[in-house]
Amino acid sequence: MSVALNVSRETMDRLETYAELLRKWNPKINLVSKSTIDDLWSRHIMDSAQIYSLAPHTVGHWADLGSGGGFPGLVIAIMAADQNSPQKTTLVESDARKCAFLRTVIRETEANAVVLNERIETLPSLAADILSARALGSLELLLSFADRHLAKTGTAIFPKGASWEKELADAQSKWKFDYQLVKSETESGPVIMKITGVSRV
Ligand SMILES: C[S@@+](CC[C@H](N)C(=O)[O-])C[C@H]1O[C@@H](n2cnc3c(N)ncnc32)[C@H](O)[C@@H]1O
Repeated sequence: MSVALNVSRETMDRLETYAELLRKWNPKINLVSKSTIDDLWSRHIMDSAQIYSLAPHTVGHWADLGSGGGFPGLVIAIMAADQNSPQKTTLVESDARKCAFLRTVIRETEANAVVLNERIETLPSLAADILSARALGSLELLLSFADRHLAKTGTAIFPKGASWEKELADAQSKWKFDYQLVKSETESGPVIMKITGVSRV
């Protein structure tokens, strides 16, 4: 299954540049698993693009936690430029080699993004309007990050895999939040959770 990517030629070129750099760096620093590299577009780029499509395009500050090779955060920063959005994107990643890769792609694609080579837990609050994180941890853990880094009126967008129902039940015993479930249109996870109003139980 795939989602349509309705962007300008210039944005497609930027995404191609990103994909090329990722293929070049991946054997050295394992940005995505080797088994998914041939499927880069559907497994990673389209998957990230659908996360972008769930947020308003007037966002001031989008923060992506545990960005790794840049999914979804770097695709989101490139897509925001396509919309002429003033959005600033922050990518948080603890691995210095992955940060070097992310900064290289940002330079080559002129994306409006900054990379913080920090741990999410110790970083001062980012007060983000939108917070995303893919393949980073349980919903309970992600809500503790949202509690720290999301602005009061912000929205968290978390794609979740097969165990999402159990994660949701576990998280509800520790956190209060409102959520909306969106069916994923790509292969890598059945649902995307849109979450607001996070506070401790
Ligand atoms: C499984 S990878 C997922 C990467 C990317 N989001 C994706 O979906 O392809 C998780 C990434 O989060 C980073 N990470 C894990 N815990 C972190 C923390 N506490 N602070 C900052 N980065 C962290 C790891 O270094 C790794 O690159």
